[in-house]
Amino acid sequence: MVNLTLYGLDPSPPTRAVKMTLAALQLAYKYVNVNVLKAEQLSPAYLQKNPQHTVPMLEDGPARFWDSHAIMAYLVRKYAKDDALYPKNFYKRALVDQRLHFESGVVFAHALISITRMVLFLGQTKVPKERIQAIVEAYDFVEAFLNQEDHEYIAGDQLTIADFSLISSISSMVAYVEIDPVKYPKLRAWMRRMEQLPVYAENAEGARLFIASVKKAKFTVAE
Ligand SMILES: N[C@@H](CCC(=O)N[C@@H](CS)C(=O)NCC(=O)O)C(=O)O
Repeated sequence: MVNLTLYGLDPSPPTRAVKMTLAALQLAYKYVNVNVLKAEQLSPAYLQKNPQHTVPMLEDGPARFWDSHAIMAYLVRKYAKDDALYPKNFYKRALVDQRLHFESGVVFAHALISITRMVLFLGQTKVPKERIQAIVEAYDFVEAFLNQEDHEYIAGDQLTIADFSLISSISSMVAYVEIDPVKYPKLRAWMRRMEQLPVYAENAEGARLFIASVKKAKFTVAE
């Protein structure tokens, strides 16, 4: 019997990436809200489970681990009927892995969470221009990836967990920098394609909440 518990928060992009994966695999799970904006991830009980105090975190029976990328790959390997979302083919998987590491290190860590920490967590009213440039650079990279071989999805011609990962952060980053359809036609088309998927419902509301919080915060970009 499947016994999954996901710890997360809907505005959190990596939580949404995992929720899209769970929906795609049609897996039932218990959802435990951990409000990182109220520092609930720093409670002794949560720290004991996850000393890195991040969401999302997954429990599968006695197994427990965190990081959205590790969670998505695990869920597909363990529960999917086929390998479509995380291909076994060495080259296809290498492309998916590259995109996942790119999301983790470049898009989320360098661009999205850096500015979000300033704006939402620390309440800073001035944000250095470099933080905006990091977002623009992330958009540039994704446009280039999609353009390289005219792929429909982020790691080739089939939908994978790399799409769930990147759409969760990019649909949140639009809170800071809107996507110019003339400069980023492939990126825009890919986002529209993702929005058409039934599993996108797992991303839509959380992204809306995230964008609303950023819009409410008053900050300016320092030149
Ligand atoms: N690379 C991680 C990032 C996880 C992460 O930083 N999550 C944020 C919320 S979006 C968090 O838990 N922040 C609270 C903290 O670090 O204390 C993943 O993909 O799961």
